[in-house]
Amino acid sequence: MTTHPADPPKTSAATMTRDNYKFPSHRLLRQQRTDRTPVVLVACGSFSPINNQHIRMFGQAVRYTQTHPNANLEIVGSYLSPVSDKYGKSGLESGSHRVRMCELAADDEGGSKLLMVDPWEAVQPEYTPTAEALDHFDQEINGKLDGILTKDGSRRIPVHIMLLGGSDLLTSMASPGVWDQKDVDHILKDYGAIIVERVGEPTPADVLNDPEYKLHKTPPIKEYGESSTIIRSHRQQGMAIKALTPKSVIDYIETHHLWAPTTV
Ligand SMILES: Nc1ncnc2c1ncn2[C@@H]1O[C@H](COP(=O)(O)OP(=O)(O)OP(=O)(O)O)[C@@H](O)[C@H]1O
Ligand SMILES: NC(=O)c1ccc[n+]([C@@H]2O[C@H](COP(=O)(O)O)[C@@H](O)[C@H]2O)c1
Repeated sequence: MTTHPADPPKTSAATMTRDNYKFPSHRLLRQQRTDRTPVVLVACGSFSPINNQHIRMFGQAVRYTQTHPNANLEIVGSYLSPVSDKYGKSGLESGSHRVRMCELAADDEGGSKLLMVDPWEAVQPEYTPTAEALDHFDQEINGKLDGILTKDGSRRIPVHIMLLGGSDLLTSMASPGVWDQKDVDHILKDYGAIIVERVGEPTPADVLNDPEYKLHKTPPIKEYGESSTIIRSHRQQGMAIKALTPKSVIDYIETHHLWAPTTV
């Protein structure tokens, strides 16, 4: 039976504001395909712009769940959650551009996949710490949508919200002063994370070793020299950005002159 809900969104998430915000759920499975623990993956980040490695993180997480049956996880939905402009990181384009590029990349993946873009963080007037962003997903999926129907259709159960990120995220969690320890505990004990080893960024072994942390670690994605920093730098030098991000995103960047060299 079809486990997806019916209607694709009529408007782009990039046009949403706080006033007309609607949680995107068009690719969220409404019924489990297995008896494993249902999981929604949330990748929080700048995505300025989204690049191929960001998209591959989701594939790596799927492979992890398939090759580690003992983890007992079924991914029933995946989200990109671009951070608010107020995050203030250097090279951060406006939220509406970043959300739209994430959407183009998610659609490029093909409609049958589970990837969506939630503009909620991006439309907030202030920066939202990641723990609160995950609480938002929990409220939308387990509160408002009432979780997911089990495979046999007999009952609804809660979906586990899990953070998806690269190992630099753990390095930053282990660095004093960057994260509130309460938030790290809330994220890693109450939700959990799938962490993709990032080349050159070994997972800190001894700092985040609390046995209550629900951490799943995957091997690194093969490096092809793709990163958001490289895309921005190529643009600023007037170089082509072919193949670093989907073609639809490249076209968008060029049409909107994003990160183009400034002429004085
Ligand atoms: N090559 C990669 N391998 C694993 N994880 C990655 C890779 N590239 C990015 N990520 C992860 O993607 C998420 C979003 O990253 P974000 O856009 O915030 O920063 P970034 O990709 O490092 O970009 P920038 O170059 O702008 O610093 C983070 O969790 C980051 O760890
Ligand atoms: N205290 C926090 O909640 C906290 C701290 C640092 C980064 N983050 C998040 O990590 C993601 C990646 O950030 P960076 O690109 O700065 O590594 C962003 O979504 C950001 O919001 C959260």
